[in-house]
Amino acid sequence: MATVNVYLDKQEYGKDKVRLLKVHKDTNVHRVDDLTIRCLLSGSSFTTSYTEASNKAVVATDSIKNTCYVLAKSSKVVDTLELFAAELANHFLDTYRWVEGAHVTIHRHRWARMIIDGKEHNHSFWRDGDETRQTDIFIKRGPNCKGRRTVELKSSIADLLVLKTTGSSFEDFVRDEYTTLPETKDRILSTCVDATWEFNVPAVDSAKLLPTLAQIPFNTIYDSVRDVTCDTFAKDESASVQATLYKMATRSINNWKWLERVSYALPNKHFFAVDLKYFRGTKNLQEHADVYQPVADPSGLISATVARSLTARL
Ligand SMILES: O=c1[nH]c(=O)c2[nH]c(=O)[nH]c2[nH]1
Repeated sequence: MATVNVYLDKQEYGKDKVRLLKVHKDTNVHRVDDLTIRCLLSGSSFTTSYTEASNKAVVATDSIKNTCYVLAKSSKVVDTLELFAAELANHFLDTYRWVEGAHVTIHRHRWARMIIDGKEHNHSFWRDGDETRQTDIFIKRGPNCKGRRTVELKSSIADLLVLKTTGSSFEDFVRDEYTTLPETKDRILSTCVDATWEFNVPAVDSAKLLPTLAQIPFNTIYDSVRDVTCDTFAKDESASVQATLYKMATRSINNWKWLERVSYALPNKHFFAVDLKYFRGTKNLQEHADVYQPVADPSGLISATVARSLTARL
């Protein structure tokens, strides 16, 4: 049989699911950052590790894991996910001159402070839900100027589960021989929010990268996107998930000049009013509904990205 010609099209490698808890003990009111980190390295020097079984250029994934802990110890910015991710990624580019790209993803898991005897406790926490904050940074060495860095940076909220009991309708959609869904002026709206916002970061020299990023108020932007998401969800007289999504994304782009694009993926988690007419003619549909069946699957899925248009660029 003739041998087919192939080439190594893409590659990146590193450590995934590095678990790390940083406790900030600068005062006796401790703070915690509970992180799961992925660090992936890429570059043409790694080609031979795949094609010729040569490990000469390979930084062991075990060393990559260790680097996460060493930098977490010295870093002053672990509590700003984006800056810690940038510090890690830039470290690999600065340390190993043959690394061309460093891709770091960090998830932060929730720990809310316990309220004990009516007061926030100094060092005890509880897990108040599945929601995570995430960031994803890909830093590349400039092609002609090796000290130059280009940055793709985005941050996210994942798994923020929300529900409202009124203020949502769905009418005037296509009706044909496949349609059974009645129009409704008042329904339950529930979704598990995945929101992602992409930053506009200029290419800079390696030494200027962290100071440049430090000018962006990442934590405030995160709080703001989360607030806008919840505020819009609660207050919008929603005509559809699509229309509410668009309002959420547009508000955040308007609020923050650093944001280039805002995306949402919103499952429409259905709650159907149970038809109780079989039980002594009990009315529970449309305006009478107050007993619902949550439906785990299937759900709708509405996703869209809203981008800053070039004419509106600052
Ligand atoms: O907000 C909605 N958008 C849809 O596209 C859709 N389709 C559907 O069955 N219910 C809904 N709800």
